[in-house]
Parts: sequence; structure tokens; C-alpha cells
Amino acid sequence: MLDNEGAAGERGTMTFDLPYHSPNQRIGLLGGSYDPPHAGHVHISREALKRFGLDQVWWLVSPGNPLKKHGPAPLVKRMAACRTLVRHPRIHVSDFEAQAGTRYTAQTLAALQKARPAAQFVWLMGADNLAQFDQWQDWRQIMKCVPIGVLARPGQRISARMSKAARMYDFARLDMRDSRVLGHQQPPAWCFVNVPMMDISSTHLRQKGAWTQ
Ligand SMILES: Nc1ncnc2c1ncn2[C@@H]1O[C@H](COP(=O)(O)OP(=O)(O)OP(=O)(O)O)[C@@H](O)[C@H]1O
Ligand SMILES: O=C(O)c1ccc[n+]([C@@H]2O[C@H](COP(=O)([O-])O)[C@@H](O)[C@H]2O)c1
Repeated sequence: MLDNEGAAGERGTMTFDLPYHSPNQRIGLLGGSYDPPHAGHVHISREALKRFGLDQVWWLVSPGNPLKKHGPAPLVKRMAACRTLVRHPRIHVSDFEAQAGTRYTAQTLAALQKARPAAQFVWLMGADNLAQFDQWQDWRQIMKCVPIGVLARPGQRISARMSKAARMYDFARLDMRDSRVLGHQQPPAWCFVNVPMMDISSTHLRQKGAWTQ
């Protein structure tokens, strides 16, 4: 769907092809390589909509994770696979990072907030990403910029909870009983939710040969 803020050009900013949203909607951003996308991505997106009280979830399909040595399959292939897999009226797929020329999440969020000042973004991630979040570029800036929703992932609960980011920002952790108001919190704010877990990963699918580059 095309950009719904025709005035973007008039503000002197770039116009992007982004999903439609109404002002003040709470939008969860699930950044990922999606190499390939799988049922776990759909599952945590549905859980995030419910548990964090979100209006939409956007899958931000990354041109390439800056921390991963090997590049993923071509973006067009991953975008097409995401669109085929996810059939949900409130979950949308976007190649915003390729459009904006950003690869690091801190830059992506700054560009998105500039492009969509009326939206309330929440960054989403599986517990494995919280465990290594302190290795991300400008991760404290990300913490200051948007609330963060973390979803349980098999084998990752303890490493996430003991991670440097979790310990340093313990003061900003929202109790999981209050998860539905996460998107209304002033950052820094983050919340870990114990959702039913799905033991599936892109790595496993690639190893099984279910996805070729
Ligand atoms: N089964 C799952 N349970 C919880 N979170 C998940 C699951 N699968 C993916 N995620 C989360 O979704 C986001 C995007 O994941 P990504 O596209 O890297 O898939 P992946 O299965 O983790 O891939 P890979 O195995 O190649 O690392 C990340 O925040 C990741 O933590
Ligand atoms: O900004 C960073 O330094 C950074 C480092 C590692 C991962 N990320 C982002 O985290 C998201 C999940 O990555 P991945 O490869 O685990 O799917 C994806 O949007 C990446 O761009 C971002």
C-alpha cells in the first residue's frame, strides 16, 4: 500500500512506500532477516498484537543483519516469501530499510519516526535478541527512542533475563501483567512476556534444505 502521508514531500522528507495507519496507532516493528520466514514469526506477531495491545505489526525485512557474517537470500525472495506466509489484516510486510538505506536499527527507527511522526512505534524481538542487544549499534539510544516488547523463545529465557541490557535497564521493565500498556509508556520501557513457545528457526529450516539461496 502506498504512503498515506502525501504531505511527506512537502515537509522536505522522502516519501516511502509504507503500510497504511491512522494517527496515534501503536505499531509493533518486528525486524528480521526472515531467511526464510516461518510460523514462529507469525506466532509471535499475533501474540504481540494481543499482549502489547498493538494496532498493527510491521515485519521489517532487513537487507542484512549487521552482526551476521553471511548475507541472506535476496531481499525480493524473502519479501515474497513473507507476503505468501502472512495473511493477517493487521500484520504487514515492509522493505523500509532498503528504501531508507538503513541497516542498523537505531538509524531505521530514527528514519521511521521522521517519516511517520504520528505513529507510536514499539520495537519487538525474540528473547535471543535481548540476550545480545548490548552488541547492537547505539543500543542505549534505541532504548531511549521506543518501548521494547520481548517475546519468550525456547532456550533463551534465562540468557535474556540475565543479559547486560536487562540488568542495566531493570528500572525500566514493565511487569508482564501490565504488558498491554507498553505502547503507552515513555521510553525507556521494556516488557518481557511469557507466551506459548514455538521451537522453530530459520537456521533449522535452512539446515533441512527447506530454503535455498
Ligand atoms: N520461534 C521464535 N520464537 C520467538 N521469537 C522468534 C522466533 N523466531 C524468530 N523470532 C524472533 O523474530 C525476529 C526475527 O527473527 P529472524 O528472522 O532472525 O528468524 P530466526 O529464526 O531467529 O533466524 P536465524 O535462525 O537465521 O537466526 C527476531 O527478533 C527473533 O528473535
Ligand atoms: O542495529 C544493530 O546493530 C543490529 C544488530 C543485530 C540485529 N539487528 C536487527 O535485529 C533484527 C533481527 O535480526 P535477525 O537477523 O536476528 O533477524 C533485524 O531487524 C536486524 O537488523 C540490529
